[in-house]
Amino acid sequence: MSSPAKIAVLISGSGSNLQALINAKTSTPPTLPNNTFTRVISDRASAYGLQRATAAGIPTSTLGILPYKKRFPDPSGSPAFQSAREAYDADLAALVLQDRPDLVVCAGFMRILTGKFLEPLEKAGVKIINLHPALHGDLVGAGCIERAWKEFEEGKRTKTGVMVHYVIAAVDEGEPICQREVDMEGCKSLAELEERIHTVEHGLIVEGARKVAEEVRKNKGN
Ligand SMILES: Nc1nc2c(c(=O)[nH]1)N[C@@H](CN(C=O)c1ccc(C(=O)N[C@@H](CCC(=O)O)C(=O)O)cc1)CN2
Ligand SMILES: NCC(=O)N[C@@H]1O[C@H](COP(=O)([O-])[O-])[C@@H](O)[C@H]1O
Repeated sequence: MSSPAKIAVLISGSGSNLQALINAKTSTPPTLPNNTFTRVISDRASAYGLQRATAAGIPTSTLGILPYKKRFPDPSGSPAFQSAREAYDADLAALVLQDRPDLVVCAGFMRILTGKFLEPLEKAGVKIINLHPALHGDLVGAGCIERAWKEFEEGKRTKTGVMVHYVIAAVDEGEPICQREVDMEGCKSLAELEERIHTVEHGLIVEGARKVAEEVRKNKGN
């Protein structure tokens, strides 16, 4: 029996998708078996997801961006801006790697990751996946649910979706692992669309994490 996959989770907010992962591990039967959570890391100390992790006995850390912005004055677009972001990412990579995870799941982590994070993890053989509230090749970046809603109201779309994808430098363009369409027909408010999307997310994040964790365990076993 190969050893469990070790999973680190990055969050920024409520952590309902983190909770879905935790529930999947503890459900009967578990839908995310043979895995351990090494740490939950947030860029925001106020993230309720940190409390969810603590309640589940998972170690937590907070790494805020503010000290980095202070250390590198940040006239927008200056080389210093990239330095603040890159210095942050280098420290985030070290924090993640200290636990030697096999997989990192971005579960509502609201920072664009640079090569200073991606390269050390790739070198260490750590896979990174992300939950994104849009289909591959459709909307990218932050605020996709709101943008899909605006286009629905303008009659420009009747469908959106959710995907779990590999994280690469190009934001939300990494290869999809799994994705599901969300029909917007009949939605009467942004809140109703968010509810539909979150319901799909909570299942899809488990499906995506399970697929990659199984692959990781097979490779560990080899
Ligand atoms: N290099 C990559 N980094 C990240 C990816 C990715 O695919 N490649 N996925 C994101 C998650 N994400 C969408 O799924 C996302 C999150 C945040 C942003 C963004 O513009 N963030 C701003 C800050 C916003 C804020 O502070 O509220 C920023 O970083 O300047 C875009 C996409 C995780 N990272
Ligand atoms: N571009 C990334 C992005 O928009 N992610 C979104 O953040 C939310 C996190 O919710 P949670 O903190 O309750 O899991 C989720 O809706 C997720 O799709």
